[in-house]
Amino acid sequence: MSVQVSEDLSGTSVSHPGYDRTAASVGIVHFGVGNFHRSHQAMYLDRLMEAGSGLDWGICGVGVLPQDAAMRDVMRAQDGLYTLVVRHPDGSLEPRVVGSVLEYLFGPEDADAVYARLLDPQVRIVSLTVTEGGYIRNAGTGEFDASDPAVAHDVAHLDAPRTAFAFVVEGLRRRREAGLPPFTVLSCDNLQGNGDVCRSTVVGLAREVDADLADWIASEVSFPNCMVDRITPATTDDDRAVVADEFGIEDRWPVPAEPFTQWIVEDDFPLGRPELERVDVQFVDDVTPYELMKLRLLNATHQALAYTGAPLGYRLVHLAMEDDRVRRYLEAYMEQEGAPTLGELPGIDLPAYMRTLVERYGNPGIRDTLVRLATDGANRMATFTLPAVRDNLAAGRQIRLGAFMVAAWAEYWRLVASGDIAGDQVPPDVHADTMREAAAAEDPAAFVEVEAIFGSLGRDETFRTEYLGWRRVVAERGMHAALDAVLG
Ligand SMILES: NC(=O)c1ccc[n+]([C@@H]2O[C@H](COP(=O)([O-])OP(=O)(O)OC[C@H]3O[C@@H](n4cnc5c(N)ncnc54)[C@H](O)[C@@H]3O)[C@@H](O)[C@H]2O)c1
Ligand SMILES: O=P(O)(O)OC[C@@H](O)[C@@H](O)[C@H](O)[C@H](O)CO
Repeated sequence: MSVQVSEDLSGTSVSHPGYDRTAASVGIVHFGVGNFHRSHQAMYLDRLMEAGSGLDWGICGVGVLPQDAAMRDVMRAQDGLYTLVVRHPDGSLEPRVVGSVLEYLFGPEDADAVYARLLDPQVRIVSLTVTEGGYIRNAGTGEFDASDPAVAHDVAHLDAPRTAFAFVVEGLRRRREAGLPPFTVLSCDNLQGNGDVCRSTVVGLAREVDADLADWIASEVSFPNCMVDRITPATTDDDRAVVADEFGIEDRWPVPAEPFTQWIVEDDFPLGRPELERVDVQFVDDVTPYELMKLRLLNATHQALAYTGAPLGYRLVHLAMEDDRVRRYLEAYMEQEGAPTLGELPGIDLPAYMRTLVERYGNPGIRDTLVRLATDGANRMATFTLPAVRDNLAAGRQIRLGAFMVAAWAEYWRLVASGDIAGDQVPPDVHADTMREAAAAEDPAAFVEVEAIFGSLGRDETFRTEYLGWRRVVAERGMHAALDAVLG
């Protein structure tokens, strides 16, 4: 027998909210309720509520993309409830029905309701997970891109915008007009200095609306940086079936995740914040070194996994990790080119951190896919890998392994262009047409000459020589032999 995730779960074996959800109220508006938000921030709030605190920090989720209609339907049908299934390396599963998402609003159909929430004095934090590519930036320079068509649209239609940032700008404007203090804006995306990037996008967009508003936001609104970490794959039909068959729960959109979870946040919340330190969130003055460590080791090697693994025919992360050459390449990249770009890391045992990453990727229960890691890869390479190559070049250090990663990425897109990587193995990428064309060009240099991604790096002679050399080795000898060669 199975029950809907929104029904009385007291007769089931599944852990579920023991707190009174009807007594909880919204304190956070979150843009981009995807799997990661549901395995991470919402999970921490749920834990806190279970621990007897934070009932006034419930979440109102907001979707702004047309495709978020799917999440709207599920969240409404399930009263915001969903099952988080932690998948352990030994194959055991740990389910928990999460109760911290109290409401879900869909921007494209009800912008007024979103603004009403943003004007609610009890809303003290607005958080976001809208992906690295969602920040309206030029990937090459990292600057706010006022020429993006979404900007012109939203400036002209603030009453019905398409981007989360226009909601934030206009929400702040309305609060200021109403004499209310501004909420704190908390980016939880994988970006170096995610709070700073978020501030630059919000202020940049506000400047297109009203310079005085932009100045007010720049001086009055807090944008803490944070480091977020939990590998959270996309949901499959198998996940739905497991939740129904093994736990008796009918859930249209459960979330799988690894056991590991980490959140380090700069403690700058003028209107207060939930007591998340009670549930192992770390609050620090400056998150930069920890964030850089995670992006340049974890996220960069996730890119490496996708581009070395897929050409070898792997689809799942843990299976690619069983390939000795792939694993050794990841380890070499972290030790020789990722770690040297990091500053002081008080309290961190870096070799142990890197070993843990290898163990986490090897978890056979998680079934993370290479295609998820390669999704939107142009924005990810520009965020996780290319900045480390630039730093290493500037410091006169080796760039062999980073240049190899770019060559593997080009090979990956060449295989997409030739149809050898096809169907559901082709990742969505806003730059897909450009990358496909550049990778298939007769001149291999065309790939690194995509200005919007590589900027001046594509013109650097040292980088070009390394990249072109590895591209030739991959083309002539194949990925396995190329990995042998780069590993020396
Ligand atoms: N999945 C992970 O392992 C993981 C771990 C750490 C951080 N993150 C961060 O979370 C982000 C989302 O990952 P996910 O796993 O939840 O993906 P997902 O595909 O499950 O959800 C993505 C969410 O972002 C929204 N979104 C995407 N582009 C947007 C845009 N331009 N404007 C507004 N909303 C937009 C989608 O509508 C959806 O709600 C990542 O890009 C990353 O920055 C993910
Ligand atoms: O989700 P992205 O775009 O930041 O990058 C893909 C993965 O590297 C990422 O999702 C990791 O799984 C995550 O950052 C682990 O915490």
